[in-house]
Amino acid sequence: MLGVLIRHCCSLLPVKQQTKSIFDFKSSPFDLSQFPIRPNLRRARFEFGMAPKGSITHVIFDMDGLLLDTEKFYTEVQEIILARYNKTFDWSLKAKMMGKKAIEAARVFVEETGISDSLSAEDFLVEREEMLRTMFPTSELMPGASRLIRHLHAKGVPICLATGSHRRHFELKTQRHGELFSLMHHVVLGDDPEVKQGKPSPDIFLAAAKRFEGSPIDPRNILVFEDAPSGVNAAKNAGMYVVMVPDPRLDSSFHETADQILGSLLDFNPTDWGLPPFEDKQS
Ligand SMILES: O=P(O)(O)OC[C@@H](O)CO
Ligand SMILES: [Mg+2]
Repeated sequence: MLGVLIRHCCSLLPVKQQTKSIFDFKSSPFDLSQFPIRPNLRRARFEFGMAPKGSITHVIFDMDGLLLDTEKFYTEVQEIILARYNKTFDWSLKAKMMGKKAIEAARVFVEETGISDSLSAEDFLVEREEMLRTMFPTSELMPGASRLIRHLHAKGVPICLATGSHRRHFELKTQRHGELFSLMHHVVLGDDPEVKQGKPSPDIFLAAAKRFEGSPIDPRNILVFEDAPSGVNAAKNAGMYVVMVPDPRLDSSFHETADQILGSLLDFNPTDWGLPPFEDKQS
């Protein structure tokens, strides 16, 4: 009820204050994902010069589905398991699972598909582990991932990784990309003791921000790159800006909360956010 009342009061505020009030809530106990930023408000941030021109000083990258093409492995394994129950896996369920910590995503999977009486979340994780362990070492980079990481690192922009993946999966997925991921100032993983709750809780992004040199960093100086609705909401709940690079099969209704939507990291223009421009002329 209180959330509805606040949302109603917000809608009465002029756009400028609305944006401010949403960021003022960043330290509130409210889950900001209840306050989807309306398109006109997001546009307002760009139209009234409220976009963070020159104010982005640090970047946090999500990993699965954003830097690495790994979400397809989860989908494939989940389809195989569901087929045994004559059920199909679809993107509306995928949208609820992606980006979350393993056990949280597993609970969504068994409950939403109605198989929790035959397969517990824990047993689902055990069953999918064997299949994922053979797939993860073949993980490829998403288009534009290497170029953007190397560019920001070369320009001295502090960058780090914040992924729901646990350490054992992180190591399997990145084993062919060790040199690139070594450019990250630090890595926060899903099984980090400081990450009490997975995305959309802000925990992982707040922990990642804290580990940059010179912290605390104002979250409004931090740009997050994400592919998942849970990750986008986690970034907004942390008071940060977020660029979403969604899978084209994800329903566009999940695009509303992000500050910018891109088809690929190749489409990212650093100067949109006050970051150093690319030197190459990427086709
Ligand atoms: O946070 P990311 O890197 O997307 O990892 C999530 C992973 O658990 C798969 O959805
Ligand atoms: Mg992701």
